[in-house]
Order: sequence, then C-alpha cells, then structure tokens
Amino acid sequence: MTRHLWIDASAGVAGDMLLGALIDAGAALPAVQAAVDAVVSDSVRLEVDGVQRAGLRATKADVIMTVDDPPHRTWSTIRTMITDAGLEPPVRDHALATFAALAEAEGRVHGIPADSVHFHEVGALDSIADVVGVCAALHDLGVESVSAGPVALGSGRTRAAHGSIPVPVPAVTELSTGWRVTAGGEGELTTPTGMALVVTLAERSEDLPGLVVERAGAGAGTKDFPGRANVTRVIIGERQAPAAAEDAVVIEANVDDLDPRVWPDVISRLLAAGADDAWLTPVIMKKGRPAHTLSVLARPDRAAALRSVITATTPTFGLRQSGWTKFPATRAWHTVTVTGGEVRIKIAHADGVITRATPEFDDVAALAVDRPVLDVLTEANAAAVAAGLVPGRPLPAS
Ligand SMILES: O=C([S-])c1cc(C(=O)S)c[n+]([C@@H]2O[C@H](COP(=O)(O)O)[C@@H](O)[C@H]2O)c1
Ligand code: NI
Repeated sequence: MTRHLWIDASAGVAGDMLLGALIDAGAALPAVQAAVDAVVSDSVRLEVDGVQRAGLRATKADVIMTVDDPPHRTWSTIRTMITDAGLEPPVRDHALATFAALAEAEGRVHGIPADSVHFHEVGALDSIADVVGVCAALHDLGVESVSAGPVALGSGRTRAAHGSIPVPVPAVTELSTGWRVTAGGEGELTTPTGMALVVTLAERSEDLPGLVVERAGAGAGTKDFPGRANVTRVIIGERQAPAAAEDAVVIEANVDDLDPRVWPDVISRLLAAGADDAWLTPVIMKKGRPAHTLSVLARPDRAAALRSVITATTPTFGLRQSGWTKFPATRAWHTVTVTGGEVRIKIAHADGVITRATPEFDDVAALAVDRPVLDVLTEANAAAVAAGLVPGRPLPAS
C-alpha cells in the first residue's frame, strides 16, 4: 500500500491553491512555514483562512511579504538558495525540479537560457513560498506518490509583465506537453507555477484511481466565480499496489552526426521530461558508419513530449516507437539515519516480504561531502540491515 495524493485540477490550479488544499487536508502550517523560512528567512509569512467559493468551503493560503523591497532573482540564484537551505532531501529535490521545469518553460517562451530567467520581486518570493511550501506540505503529509486528473487551463486573455497575453498563457502551454488539459471556463484558471507543480510532482495524468480515502482538502483561488467553485481539490488515500504489468513505449533513433559531447545533455533532458530511462548503444549503421542508437523507455502518456525532446536536441530526421509491457517491482521507501543526515532506502517487495533493499544513491552522494561516497554507501547499507530492511524479512509498517 502507498499513500497516494490525487489532484483535482478540473477548475484549475495555481501554487497558492494547491498549497491551500494541502493545508486543508492536514499539512502542518508550522512545518510548511519552517521550510519556506529556511530558503527566504524573515521575508514571507504564510496565512491561511477559511473562505467560500461558489458556496463551497475551502482554505485560502496567502503569502504575505514582510520585506519592503525584495530583490529580483534569477533561476540560478534561486537554485543555490534552495540547494543551500538544509531542506529535507525530498523537499529540496521536488522544489528544485519544479523550479527547473518553470524556468525551462519560461526560457523557451522568451528565447533565453533557463539560468537567466528572471523571477521579479514579489513573483520570486511568491513562487518560492508556493513551490517550497507545497513540497514541504507533501512531505509533512507522508505522501509517497502523486497523480492528477485533467487540468482546466482557462481561455481568453490576461495581463502579465508582458502586457496582454492569451490564455492558456505561453508558459502554461509549454508545461502542458503530454498532459490532458481542457479549457474549462473563462479566465486564467491555471498559472505557470500551478502547472509546474502538477507536471513535476504527479507521476501521471489519470482519473481518480482506486483509493481507500483518508482525507481530502480544497484550496481556494483569489477570485470567486458565480456558478463554478474556484478551487483545487486533493484526495489522499492508501493505493493498492499497481497491477504487475504496465504499458510502456520505447522510442529509438540511430544517430551518426551528433557531437558526442552533447549526449549527456540529451539524456538528462529526456529524464527531466519524464523518461523512465534513456540510454545509448554503439552500433555500426548503414554505409558502415559508427553511430549510436538512442533508446528511451517511458509511459505512453509521456511519448509525445519525449519525441519532441529527441527532435529538438538531436539532428535525427526521424524516429521509431514500439509498445512494450513492463513488470515493475512493487516499491516502498524507508529512511535511515547515517553520519551527517538521512538516506532513503528503496525497497522492492512481494506479498509483504522484502525482495531487495537499496540505498538511494542521490541521497548517499549528497552526504559524501568530505568523505568517499563508498563510505556513506557502506554505512547506509549497514543502517538498512540494522533496521531489518533485508530480503526475506517482512516489509515493516511505514
Ligand atoms: O512574468 C512573466 S515572464 C510571466 C510569464 C508568463 C508566461 O506565460 S510567459 C505568465 N505570467 C503571469 O504571471 C502571473 C503569476 O503567475 P505565477 O505562476 O507566478 O502564479 C500569472 O498571471 C501568469 O500568467 C508571467
Ligand atoms: Ni513569461
């Protein structure tokens, strides 16, 4: 069983709406405020209030500025602030991935490198509070997996720093690649920060899955439209282990004319765009040319976005795609303490019995600041054994 969160964005989603919904569902405001303070100390105060939207009760989360003149900040500055804040590793990693998606989308829209994307004054503090706050709230709620239903983006036009822009606004359109969306009504129903949170945190777009419901929450948007509640809802519950078999696709292209130094960037962009894995195989292709086959494994709903990444980042004139069936192990996570911090242990299990347990390598590498990675790995393995996370032993309660 996994604690799953499903996001209902059928009336739209913004960062503050999702934050309000998670606090409404029971996330502790002090824990969320502490995470935000760790990134931007003494700059914002989160306030929550019960409000009504078209007759429905919901929690409104407000980000109150407590500084007069907050500085302009680029994505590269914000990345350093989040990295250095001492956040719990899952909170830090989710916040970094969300901001990266937002900055890359804005960069593509404006034709500038993501690192130069500028979050001006209030926008920067607002976005940091929303993104870090949502990631901290998920952690506080013990959420292990996330999915989202179709997202209503809105229609018409809105005013932004660029003047009057069409809805869905360009950054939202960029972020929506591969996601099920609808117009859903007049006005800007989904903001760039809201969409970045959904597409980064949710593993898939799906209708409400089978859950044993534990709690629900509703987060209010700023406006109150008559006849349609301006709320983002969340439902949290225990999800049964997914069926053993899953549909997957493999997208491939043979490439003989890419500067080999570019390949690592191609692979990392494919992983950031939702590939389950991406790899290269050296081949001798037609005309006896040494080349590489690029292979990308992904869920079918990620295929369109991944084909676009391949086309944009390699010189290939075409690609091929085939359908596969995956048999992923059922997974669970536990955290162990080692010198200097915590390491998550990834556990595969069947019928309540552990079949494999492995320290999450990114957590291990992050703690290997002034000692070898192998030392931290050995300590994490020993901590996992001491905690009973050993093949053949029962899966402990989470
Ligand atoms: O300021 C910029 S660059 C900006 C770009 C865009 C594009 O789609 S491009 C949109 N907006 C608007 O800013 C507000 C706030 O959005 P948050 O995600 O920070 O909540 C919203 O109305 C966007 O449409 C700004
Ligand atoms: Ni913009």
